[in-house]
Amino acid sequence: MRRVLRQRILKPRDVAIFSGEINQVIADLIKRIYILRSQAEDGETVTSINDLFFKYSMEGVATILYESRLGCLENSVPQLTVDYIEALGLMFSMFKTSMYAGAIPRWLRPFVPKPWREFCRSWDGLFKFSQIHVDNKLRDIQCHMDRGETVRGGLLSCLFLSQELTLEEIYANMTEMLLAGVDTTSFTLSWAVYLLARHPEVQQTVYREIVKNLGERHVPTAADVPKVPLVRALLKETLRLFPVLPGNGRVTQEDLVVGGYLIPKGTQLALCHYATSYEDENFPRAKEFRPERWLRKGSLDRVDNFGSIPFGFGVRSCIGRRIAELEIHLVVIQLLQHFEIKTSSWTKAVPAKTHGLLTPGGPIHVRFVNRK
Ligand code: HEM
Repeated sequence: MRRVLRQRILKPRDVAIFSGEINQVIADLIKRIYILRSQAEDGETVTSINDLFFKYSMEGVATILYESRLGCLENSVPQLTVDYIEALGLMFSMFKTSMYAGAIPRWLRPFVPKPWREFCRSWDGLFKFSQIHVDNKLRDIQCHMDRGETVRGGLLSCLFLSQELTLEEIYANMTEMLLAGVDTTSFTLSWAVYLLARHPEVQQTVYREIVKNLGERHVPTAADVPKVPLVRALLKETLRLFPVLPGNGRVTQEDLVVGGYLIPKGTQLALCHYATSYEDENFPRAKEFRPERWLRKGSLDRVDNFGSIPFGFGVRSCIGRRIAELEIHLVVIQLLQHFEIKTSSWTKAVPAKTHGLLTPGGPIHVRFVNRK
């Protein structure tokens, strides 16, 4: 799959073509915020932005993957999508138990049935959802081809037309991509908004840059993102403080000497970049939220810092990175154009919690106040 999609999503300019689709999802998100706000006592607070951004991320990534809308941000969410969300919830709530499910020998399963049963139930739900959407889209593509029309499409069309993957492989990869692309993006967006609400001075600086370089109401596309470096810096800083995957691992492919220690070929290495992200040696005043630390001082300046590698690195690094970045950059710009994001009397300090992924440890409530 990586080989087929490499040309399509690994660089920022590859995913730029999805700006229009993502902006449609953002328009629905903003409508949803107005509705949710109007239902609040103070007319401004949206409770649990975690849920709202989950729906945004799911709608956004599905639009790109399946080339179709799921209706996550509608007043009434379609049953198929509700079932998928339930299966996903089950998968994550069972994360620790089900992680061991595969390790339980077959003969032991009747005696300890729950982990394997739940593992299968959640994954069956996830696959079923993917399969229905993939089948719908493929039928659609086939119809176009039968009529002799050229098919130009997104990722699913590309995988299908490449003929390099079997149908089973397409189902499996689409399921994995959707799974990998929802919580990761939604947690990061929730943290970014939480940090902005708690640091109004940072928010004001980012907003001023947006207004100066893009305007108060210009709907941004990927081409606009380089004009607002603070928005990119905000995402990097959010992921430094709250990397969704707090650790990573690799098996060494050859003998290595690191810091005077010999690490033999075949050793399993664990890297906790959550820890290295908080080291003052790597990031001065590391506990502070300072997006400007990521700004380049000149065209030759590089601010890469291997203390924080939230998307991993190398040939197995995150394949959805550019999609996630586009989804987050565009939505942050538009949220700040529409609203000043503030804490409310319900906003509590939210700790991070590890549950397989690093997640917000509680609901995040913020006020979306109209820009004057
Ligand atoms: C803020 C959002 C995201 C973060 C922080 C994130 C982070 C990561 C990390 C750390 C890895 C492991 C990389 C490594 O071992 O070097 C990974 C892998 C992966 N991610 Fe993401 N991810 C995000 C969004 C997405 C999205 C939106 C998608 C899909 C559209 C996606 C799909 C994948 C896939 C398929 C892999 C496995 C790649 C492989 O093994 O070849 N991710 N991600």
